[in-house]
Amino acid sequence: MVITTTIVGALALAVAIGAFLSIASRAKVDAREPPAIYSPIPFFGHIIGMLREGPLYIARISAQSSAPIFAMPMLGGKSYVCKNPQYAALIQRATSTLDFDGIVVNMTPRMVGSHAKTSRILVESQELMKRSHGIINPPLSQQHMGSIAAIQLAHFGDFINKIQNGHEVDLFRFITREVTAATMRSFYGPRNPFAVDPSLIEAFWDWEWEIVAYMVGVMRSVFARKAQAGLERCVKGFEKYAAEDGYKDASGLVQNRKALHEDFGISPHEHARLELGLCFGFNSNASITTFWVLNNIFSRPPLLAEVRAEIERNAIVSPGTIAFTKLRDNCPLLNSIYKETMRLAAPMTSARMVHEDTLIADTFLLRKGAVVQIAGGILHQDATIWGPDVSSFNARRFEHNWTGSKTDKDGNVSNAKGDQVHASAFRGFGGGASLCPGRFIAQMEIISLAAAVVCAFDLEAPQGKTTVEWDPPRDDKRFPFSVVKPLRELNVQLKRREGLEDVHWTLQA
Ligand code: HEM
Repeated sequence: MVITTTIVGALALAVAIGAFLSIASRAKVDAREPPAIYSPIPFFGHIIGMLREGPLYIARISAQSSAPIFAMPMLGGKSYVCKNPQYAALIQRATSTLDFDGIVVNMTPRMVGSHAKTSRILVESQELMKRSHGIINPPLSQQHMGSIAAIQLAHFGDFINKIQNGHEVDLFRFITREVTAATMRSFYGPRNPFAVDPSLIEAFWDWEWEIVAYMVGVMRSVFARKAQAGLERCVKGFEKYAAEDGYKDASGLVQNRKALHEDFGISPHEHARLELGLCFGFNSNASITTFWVLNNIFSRPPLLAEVRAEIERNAIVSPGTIAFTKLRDNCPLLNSIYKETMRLAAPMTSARMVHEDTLIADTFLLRKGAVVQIAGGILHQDATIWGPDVSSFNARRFEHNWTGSKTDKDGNVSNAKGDQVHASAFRGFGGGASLCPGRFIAQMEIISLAAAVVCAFDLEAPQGKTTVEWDPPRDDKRFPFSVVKPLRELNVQLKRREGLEDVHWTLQA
């Protein structure tokens, strides 16, 4: 039951599930409600804006209000948008009346095409969701992720060692597919469906690519044809996996979740569908982020040299062996690049259903029935939070503080306490009840794979080209259900570094 909601993803979906949002209050506006930004076109104006401009629309109209929370009336109801970290923290804390699980159980069935009966079980059983968190979250924690990390890192080591010198690839496809294969191996074991039939990795990404169109659910065979075909192939793969007892070798998390679904009467076929929801959370965001981290490092040769020196100094524990814990604890520049990459590529939005009228900071009244969203796309681009270079990549922005530092007018980052950015401004992993439980695993896989590529290879222009075309344009206008994707291929030649051609690389957990 994994979902990375985004402001526009959630709202676009509202078009199709009108009832879900149109239950929102038709009551009179209370003076304490956040100020509304109206579209000149009633009911559908904001929806049309979002369909045309994607998340950029909300960022653009948000400039019309200086309030920390504003309302967007639409479809006869309204959605509140929070663009201030202090208020975001308060919204996150109001868990008794602002509900995240309700969003998850409404959207997950749409993601994976569940039967109505399954949707009902998910929506009606709060106990299932509670137990589900208890099954999923603990094994992903820093203390307990050791066995997953060991398998994942061994997979990455084999991957790095098998790459032929001079191999030419589209870096996006190459990295995302490897992270998917490694993650599936770690959680679902050696007989996981994507290992038994590797073409399912492409099927998974076909689904992932068109997931919002699939969720909207209107004429899927036309508007989400590839997604539908990809999803159905993966579901069959999971059914076969279950029939052949593949679960025997799966992680405890995966086995316990299957048992939980059985307890609640979810059929094997429907469970196979729900597996895809989990795979989405496990695979998509981390793999796309790894791609952008590599792009951001290799496109800046001086930075590449610095990162290499940092890893060689602090994380190579014996020839060819890179230790993840040393990368995590002793390589502040690499970690800063990872967070800064997420600030730019993962402007996630956390959504909550308002179950009861809720007064935030004794100031803003959120009305029952509405949706409130903490807008990562606005918060990550606010110069008053991050500094004047907010729209550029600054490799050192997170070097002193894990929550980030506000830069000065020249883009410098200091370790002064006063420059520390509010913890709720960084939305890459959501926050509060929807804080991503996989963030420790994400850090492990992203910085480790990136470090191995950085240490082992130079990324050069493919044959017949003189330069690598770094920084592909981003798919900013699409509803970003996951980390933003590049709009074109990034073709490179992987050349083993001079003098290190014969090194056997090991990634240690
Ligand atoms: C850079 C990588 C990642 C990013 C940007 C990311 C982002 C997020 C966000 C924003 C949420 C909250 C969803 C919401 O508010 O709607 C979330 C939830 C979740 N993530 Fe991640 N995630 C990443 C990696 C991972 C990994 C590697 C795993 C597991 C191995 C994972 C597992 C989950 C799960 C299980 C949830 C659902 C939590 C729930 O339903 O309560 N994530 N993630």
